Amino acid sequence: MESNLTEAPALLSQIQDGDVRTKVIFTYSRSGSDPKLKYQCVNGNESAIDGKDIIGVFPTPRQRLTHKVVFVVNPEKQGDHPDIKSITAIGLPIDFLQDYESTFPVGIDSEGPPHDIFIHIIISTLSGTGKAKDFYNRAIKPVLSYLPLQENQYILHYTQSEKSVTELTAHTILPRANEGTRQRIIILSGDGGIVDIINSLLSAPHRGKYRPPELTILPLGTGNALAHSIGITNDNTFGLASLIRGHAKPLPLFKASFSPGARLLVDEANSEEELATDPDSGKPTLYGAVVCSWGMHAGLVGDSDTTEYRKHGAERFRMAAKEALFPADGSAPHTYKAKVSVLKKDAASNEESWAPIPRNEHMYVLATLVSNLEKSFTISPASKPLGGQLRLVHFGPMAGEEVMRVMGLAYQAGQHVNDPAVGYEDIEGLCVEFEGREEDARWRRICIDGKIIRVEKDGWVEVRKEERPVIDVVFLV
Ligand SMILES: Nc1ncnc2c1ncn2[C@@H]1O[C@H](COP(=O)(O)OP(=O)(O)OP(=O)(O)O)[C@@H](O)[C@H]1O
Repeated sequence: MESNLTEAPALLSQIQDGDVRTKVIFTYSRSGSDPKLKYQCVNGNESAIDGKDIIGVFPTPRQRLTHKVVFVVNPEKQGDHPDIKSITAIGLPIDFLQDYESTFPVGIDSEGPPHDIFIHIIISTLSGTGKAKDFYNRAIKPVLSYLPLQENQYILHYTQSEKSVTELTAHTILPRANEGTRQRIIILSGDGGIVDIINSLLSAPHRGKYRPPELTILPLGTGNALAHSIGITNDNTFGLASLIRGHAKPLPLFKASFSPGARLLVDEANSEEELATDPDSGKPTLYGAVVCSWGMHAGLVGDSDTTEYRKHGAERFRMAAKEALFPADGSAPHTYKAKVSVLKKDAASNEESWAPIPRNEHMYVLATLVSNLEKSFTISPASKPLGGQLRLVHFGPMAGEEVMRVMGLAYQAGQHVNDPAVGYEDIEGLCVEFEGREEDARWRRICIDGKIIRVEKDGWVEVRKEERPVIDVVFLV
């Protein structure tokens, strides 16, 4: 349906692009997958702005019916950040305003105070290939300038160590959340920065007034699994549309409990650290929002977490996979040995029970809450954004070529789950018990959202969904 509903008479509708003002007639169609704002000049010339390029529409203070439309130009030519432009428009269609107007939580009058909200911007300087700081200066700062938000109304944090995000969250964000204060965190990082925030928010008990902070993700990491899975990268705005127009919804989490000797590997696996202990169970615990894996996936994430590999961006995962699947000595890939059990819920009775996977040797065991581990790597095609269902993808030992074929199908919209060699099921929990079956610690590595935990010879990991509300994530509904 086409509409040119404006509060202003159509003849008063105008576009101002730079110094040039033109009378136009706007039309906007919501239907179809490709909405566009079209505007036609009196001489009949028509232009359009593609919905996928629009970052947001901002009211202009004290000028009735006047808005700034901020959008990305030349999306096909983008490098590390978008080329951003704005035009001033008078008399935009109401449907268009409803779809694209900023929802960013600050006052709409530049002279008024912002809503009672703390805004933190976290720039994770070493995430991905180290582009977060540049992205902030070239993309985020210019876009925030369209909001009635002074620079002193948000706090900018640059990470200085791998502990920066955890410490900021524990010392500043968690105490305010416990006081019931509304907070918005804008993080420029990959999944690692997010998992640090989540674990830090769960590092101390929550008070009754606890208010989950709202998290906006700008995907500046390598895999960016969560951002891709909730649709933040579905348009041409690099996540800026979600920043300006997103809504906050609870982020589903899982809890991984470990045997007492489990250790977090840090500093390219040259050092190890104890995990936080869950106050109720006394067990070492790590929370995640993306993935818990053991076997090939955990191995390649762990092997490729070095400065040298990181220079290659997401390609590092494929490089490490090739080395694992085709060892230099010509041997077959490792077959992973442990008892793997899944927790299932009976649909009729709602009762839960554990059942072992009938296989002693494994290649790939991966439980996930999300659909994509990279933009085009769809590990769990049935997973919906923030759907909350934990799903298991698993298969047994195979030749390197066969693993490449199956994993290649994941790049074709997740078709691997239809392959007879692959198990794919809804689960409530996962348990991996080593029972002394793996001598070499290398094969006892578990991956939680990119972090690597090494479990002892007779150790184990158990994953269950975490039901407490901890953090909301901002995305385009
Ligand atoms: N200034 C810094 N000094 C040391 N470590 C840092 C610094 N800034 C960030 N880090 C660490 O770098 C890591 C970056 O992880 P992050 O997940 O954000 O990016 P990634 O691993 O490239 O992406 P993904 O997890 O999405 O694949 C985190 O462990 C973080 O603590």
